[in-house]
Amino acid sequence: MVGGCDASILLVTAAGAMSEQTSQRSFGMRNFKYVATIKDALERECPATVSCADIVALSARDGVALLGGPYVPMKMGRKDSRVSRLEAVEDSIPNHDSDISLVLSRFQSIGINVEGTVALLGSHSVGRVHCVNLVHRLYPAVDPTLDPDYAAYLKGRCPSPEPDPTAVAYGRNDRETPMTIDNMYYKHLLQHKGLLRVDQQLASDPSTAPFVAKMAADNGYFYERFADALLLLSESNPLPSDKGEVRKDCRFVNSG
Ligand code: HEM
Ligand SMILES: [Ca+2]
Repeated sequence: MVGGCDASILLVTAAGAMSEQTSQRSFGMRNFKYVATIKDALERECPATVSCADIVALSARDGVALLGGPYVPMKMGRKDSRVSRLEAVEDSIPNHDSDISLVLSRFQSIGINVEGTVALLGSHSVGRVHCVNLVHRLYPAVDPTLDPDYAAYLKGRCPSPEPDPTAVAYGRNDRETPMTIDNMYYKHLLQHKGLLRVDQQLASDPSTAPFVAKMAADNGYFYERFADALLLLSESNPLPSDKGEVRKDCRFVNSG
């Protein structure tokens, strides 16, 4: 989403340039180590050919399929960026408590419409949220749009209003089907069990609520819209060859 599908998120801070990874909005991103495993295997087999951006896109494709979601055929041939900038994250990526209008306009700017944006957020049907991104909905008072029983569960997971950011305290995005990409997310939104403020607003905003209702009622329809939008995201603003490269190590730009 930052700049395009160019693996800028994989670069680490180098030569004093703070990378996207250091943004508060990147908090909780994990398992970058698997990218290195994949890249090492590719470099052994077929050196300097498959970009880190393609690894990210194809990992998303296969991750979604392994989690029971649709198989989204994706093109290859993306190039990797030569920069990663902390400041660019806040210009492109909404925060967990952003207004839905901001979320929609950010996705609109990369060609993803309201329906597609509602579908993409269905990926919050898997994975976890760390307490630092949650506690403002629980303390000092519970957000009135949150189901009280669900709030009690979340307070059990996140008992402190000021969680230690280095401790791995988190709640599951979806307690019922945590390892399946499915329309449970939308059913939960209708029950006021949306985890983040951005999630819950989808069910109340008049421009998104009808899509939430349709996706909650029809998993096949959700998969179709999700597949279309993920494909658009994967093809967002690819770098022309003279602006990008195929990194040898996904954490660093090539030298020379
Ligand atoms: C409005 C835009 C979005 C916002 C504000 C947002 C925010 C967040 C936040 C705050 C977390 C929790 C991070 C943590 O505490 O560890 C999260 C997790 C997650 N998000 Fe999003 N997200 C957005 C859109 C998306 C999209 C478009 C996708 C994929 C297509 C996505 C996929 C995920 C996944 C899979 C997780 C779980 C990660 C894990 O288990 O480590 N999100 N998101
Ligand atoms: Ca699920």
